[in-house]
Amino acid sequence: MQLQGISKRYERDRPVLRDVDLEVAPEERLAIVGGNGSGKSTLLRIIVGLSRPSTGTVRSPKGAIGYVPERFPCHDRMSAASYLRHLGRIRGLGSRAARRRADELLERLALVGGSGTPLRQLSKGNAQKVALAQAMMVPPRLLVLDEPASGLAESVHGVLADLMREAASGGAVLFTEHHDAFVRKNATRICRITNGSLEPATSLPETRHPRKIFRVGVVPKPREASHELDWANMRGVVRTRPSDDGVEIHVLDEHQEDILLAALKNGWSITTVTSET
Ligand SMILES: Nc1ncnc2c1ncn2[C@@H]1O[C@H](COP(=O)(O)OP(=O)(O)OP(=O)(O)O)[C@@H](O)[C@H]1O
Repeated sequence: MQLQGISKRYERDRPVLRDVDLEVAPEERLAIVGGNGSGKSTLLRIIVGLSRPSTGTVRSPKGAIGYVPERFPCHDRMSAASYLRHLGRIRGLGSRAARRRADELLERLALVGGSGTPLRQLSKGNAQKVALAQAMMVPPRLLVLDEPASGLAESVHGVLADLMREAASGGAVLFTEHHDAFVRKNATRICRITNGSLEPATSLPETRHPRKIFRVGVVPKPREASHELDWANMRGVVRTRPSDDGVEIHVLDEHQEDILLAALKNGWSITTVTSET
């Protein structure tokens, strides 16, 4: 897929895109990032042919283009499964192959309510799953996804990532996403739109993951506890508090095991281990 000199201006507004050149190579998973209203969806719509650029040319790959829009219009009474089967037939699958593929995709994506649910009754996340499934009914040469992770529960992000990898193994994937961690994990290249221009992005701001802390309760075994331990100064210990007959130790996840081992080696019993975060 190749873009050359793409600009887009809506009516008399200032241009949303200015002179954008882009080439997406086979097997790439390219993320387009940028602030709200920076022109990401506009660029994607131009690539899939839903919007006409004001200037410039688009060279699309031969073969199917799968497109997952930011909002999937889902007003039909038809069930998710019938819709996908129908679409599979339109895209050239036989009826048995279309049924098999639709069932497989809906099962992997865990459509809540089942594949017989009418499209118009689907929640935003479930509609997003059907949108993904329709784009993957036949292997796309180019899969274009507009914020695919944003409406989906985190538990489905792994399936989404698998589908993107599958599409990239026989074509290329281009996606936008505000979810930085998802981009970092799933993009092989990142470009950013700033003031209408598309530039390579060398990095995304690191998201700070809150560190997981565990509370470990320990009590000395009568006659066995060899000596008092200086729990507060052990690695990873955030704080300690005396408990009824022992100590409650707040420790970072990665040092939890050291604390448990120290307790067991020195004749202390572990009474509780609970997650604090
Ligand atoms: N059909 C349209 N007619 C007029 N202006 C439009 C149209 N579609 C988009 N725009 C404008 O173009 C600009 C870019 O919109 P676009 O949806 O491409 O941004 P985006 O980067 O995808 O934003 P977001 O991250 O918020 O989804 C915005 O100022 C938007 O208001």
